[in-house]
Amino acid sequence: MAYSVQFAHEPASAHGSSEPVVVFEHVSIGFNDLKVLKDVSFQVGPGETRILLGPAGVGKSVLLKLVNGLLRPDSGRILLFGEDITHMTERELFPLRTRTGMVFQEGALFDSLAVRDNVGYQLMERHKPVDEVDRRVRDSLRFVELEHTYDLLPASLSGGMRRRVAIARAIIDQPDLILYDSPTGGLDPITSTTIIELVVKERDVLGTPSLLVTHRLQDAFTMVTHRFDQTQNKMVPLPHGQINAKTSFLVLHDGKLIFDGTTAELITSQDPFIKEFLA
Ligand SMILES: Nc1ncnc2c1ncn2[C@@H]1O[C@H](COP(=O)(O)OP(=O)(O)OP(=O)(O)O)[C@@H](O)[C@H]1O
Repeated sequence: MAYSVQFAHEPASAHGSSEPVVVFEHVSIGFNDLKVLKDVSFQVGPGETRILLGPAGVGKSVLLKLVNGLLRPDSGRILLFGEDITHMTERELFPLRTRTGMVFQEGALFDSLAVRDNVGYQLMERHKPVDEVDRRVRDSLRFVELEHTYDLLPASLSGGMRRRVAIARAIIDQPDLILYDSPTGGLDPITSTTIIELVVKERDVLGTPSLLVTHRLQDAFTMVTHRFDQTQNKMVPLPHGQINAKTSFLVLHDGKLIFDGTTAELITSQDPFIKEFLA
C-alpha cells in the first residue's frame, strides 16, 4: 500500500543538534526499603535508539518514568533536551513532556474514548483547534496504517491494533524523543514484528531518538538487523552482516547498569549475566 508521511515538520532531533537528548548522571531511586536503581549513568544521543534490557522487576519502567519526570530520583541528575529536570516543578516539566512521546506498557488506551479521541487526547488537552487535531490524528493513524479505525472504540480492536493506536498517540505531536515501554509485551511473535516494524519506521523515516524497553530479545535483534524501506513501505533486512549503528544497548541487573554499548559489544560480552541472558 502506498503512503506518504505527512507531518507538518520534522522533529527537532532530525535537525542536526549534537546535544544528548537524555543524560542520567549517577541516578538512584528506591521505594521504602527497596533500592531499585543504583548509580545509573547513560546518555541517549541525537538520532539514537537505545534498547533497555533486563529481567522482570529490575526497574526498566521506573527508568523510563524518570526520563519524563513521572518519578524523581533520590540522588543524581537527569537532563532532558539539555535541561536539568531533577528538581523541576510539574509546570516547568510540562513543555518538555509535550516533546516526549510515551508508549505505555499494554498501550494504556482510554476504553471509553474512540480511537480518534485517544490519539488526539494530548492536543485536545492543550486546546489545539479542532481541525488541526483532526488533521494530526489522521496523519498519525496513517503512519501506523490504521486510518480506518478512526471512529472505533479500542475494545473492537485486536491487541496489536491497540498497540498501533498507542504508537499513533505517542507520535502525534512529532516528539523529539519516544519512550517505548515493552511495546510488544503480551503479543504473539508475528504481531510483535508488526509493532517493531513501526518502531523501525519511526527511527528510519523520522529519525526520532528513542529509549525502548523490551523483554523480547528477538525484537531487539530485529531492530538492529533491519531498516525501513520507504519505497517498498516495509521493513527489510540489512545486507548480510550489517547492523544499524544508531541502535545500541543498555542492560540493567540488580539495580545497576551493567552494560552500555553496541550490538557487537553486547553479543561478545564476557559478563556471565549477559551471556546467560542472551542464551
Ligand atoms: N511507584 C512505585 N511505588 C513502589 N514501588 C514501585 C513503584 N514503581 C515501581 N516500583 C517497584 O520497583 C521495582 C521495579 O519496577 P519496574 O516496573 O520498573 O520493573 P520492570 O523492570 O519494568 O519490570 P517488568 O519487566 O516486569 O515490566 C518493582 O519491584 C516495583 O514493584
